[in-house]
Amino acid sequence: MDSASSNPSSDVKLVNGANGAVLEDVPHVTDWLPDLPTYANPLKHNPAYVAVKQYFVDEDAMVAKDIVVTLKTPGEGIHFRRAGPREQIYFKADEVRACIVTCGGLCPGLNTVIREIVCGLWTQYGVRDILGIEAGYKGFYSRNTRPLNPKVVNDIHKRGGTILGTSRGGSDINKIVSSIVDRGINQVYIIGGDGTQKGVNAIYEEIRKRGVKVAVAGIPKTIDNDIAVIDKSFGFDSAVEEAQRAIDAAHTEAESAENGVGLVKLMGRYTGYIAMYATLASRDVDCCLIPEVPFYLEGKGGLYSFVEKRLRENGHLVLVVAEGAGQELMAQSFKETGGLDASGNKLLMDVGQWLCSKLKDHFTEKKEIINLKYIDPTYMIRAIRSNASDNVYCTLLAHSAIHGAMAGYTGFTVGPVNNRHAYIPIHRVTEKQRHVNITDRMWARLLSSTNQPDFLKYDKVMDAKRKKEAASTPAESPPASIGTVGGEHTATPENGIPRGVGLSGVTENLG
Ligand SMILES: Nc1ncnc2c1ncn2[C@@H]1O[C@H](COP(=O)(O)OP(=O)(O)OP(=O)(O)O)[C@@H](O)[C@H]1O
Ligand SMILES: O=P(O)(O)OC[C@H]1O[C@](O)(CO)[C@@H](O)[C@@H]1O
Ligand SMILES: [Mg+2]
Repeated sequence: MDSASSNPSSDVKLVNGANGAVLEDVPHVTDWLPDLPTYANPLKHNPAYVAVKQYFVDEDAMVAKDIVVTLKTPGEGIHFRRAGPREQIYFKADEVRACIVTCGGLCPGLNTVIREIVCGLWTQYGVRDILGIEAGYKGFYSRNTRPLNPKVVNDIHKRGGTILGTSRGGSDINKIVSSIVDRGINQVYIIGGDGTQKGVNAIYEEIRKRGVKVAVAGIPKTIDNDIAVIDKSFGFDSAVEEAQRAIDAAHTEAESAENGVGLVKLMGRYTGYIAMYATLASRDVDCCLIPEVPFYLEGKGGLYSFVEKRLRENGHLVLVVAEGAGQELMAQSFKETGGLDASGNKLLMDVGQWLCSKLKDHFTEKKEIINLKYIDPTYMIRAIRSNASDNVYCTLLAHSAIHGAMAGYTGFTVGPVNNRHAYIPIHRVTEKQRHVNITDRMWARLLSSTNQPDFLKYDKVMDAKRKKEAASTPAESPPASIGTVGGEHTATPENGIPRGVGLSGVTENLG
């Protein structure tokens, strides 16, 4: 690294290295407390780690954000600080009072992350004062803390959910930081999704403003896999595996009935990752509907004609729908939208139930019989315990987080970037949600495996439908949410995703 510069407009810490490499660094407690003493990392004498070659991470080791390069531009671009233990640390074991909190929805692996933070702090750094904050952010100021030690957390990784409880809403940053300071907590481990990570940033900023020595680490969690930059969120694999059971059941039911239709609704508020991966893994799915690809029912290329064709050809079919799909279409039918949850997330209308009744009505009108079985395993896929690979992943996340906090890094989120764990500036994971990129190879693989319609004529079809409706009803301005005139997007659709986001959204790392 030859020069350091900070970007005052965005507070992003940028360090310029050789060959156009840029380190996008995370904050450190010495940014506002420059004279803090350092200590030798006790791992140096830990019998389990002493034999590990190059166990300590070099101070200037970085992880490239993009690893596909050209001969002309190797090494250029954004990098993040590599996660892992540092030779020098900024906390002595007996000085640390750590706390752990889980926020947002459930996800397989939450208990594993809690367990491994506790056991990692205890066995690797000798920390003995670890507190659990109950019921999410609001627990900082509405509940007593719970002491945690390896005995208490010993077998919690075998259970779904979170032993600490979780919640949405109630993140009063001033009250949270006052509670942290009043309780003498100096390491805060926060596990949660995009909303939670925004809270991590706000807590870090308030702590910095108050000038206290507290490290705040975010561990990204979401069943939807919608967190940008990181390769994949923990629990996602477990959820996809569980979803297979629902798809298998839908397939068995559909196959065994005359004109059998199995419909499975899976989680995915703004993104269809679970639906896409479950479909690709299963190979029994005929059509997968996701929020990134608005679909339509009637006419050529629509869902009805596809279902009719598949029933004619195969006698049965399986549909998978992500819960955030079709929200715009439903809003047009119902002329209303859902409300908001306590965190301000949009409450979705039930696309599964709606599709069921639409399909039944359509075939009744055609005087044809279908045998439709609807399976909604929504909460079942996220309430399970994590599988083996997620357990290992959760352990690495927890360890990366504690190494970072012990080394004095703060206001960061941790996660694998191109298969190497890194300390990622929080704005990177909160400014953009990750979406299925529908011009990427993965979606093409799905289309080629299901041979489903691509629904690319959505705008044209909906425009024609609106014109037809307008001609048959007295003049009335269309609802703002509909949002397209002559193919141009004029407002945000009801699913909250700018239409076509999959075309230019966060790109896949998945080849
Ligand atoms: N901008 C923000 N600033 C501070 N806190 C926030 C912000 N957005 C959300 N939060 C808080 O973060 C917590 C979790 O948020 P949310 O319910 O959106 O879940 P999440 O972390 O996004 O996880 P998931 O969506 O995967 O369930 C809530 O307590 C919420 O109040
Ligand atoms: O019903 P809850 O717990 O608020 O959460 C539902 C939402 O949470 C998620 O599982 C994300 O955590 C979404 O897939 C889903 O829409
Ligand atoms: Mg969220």
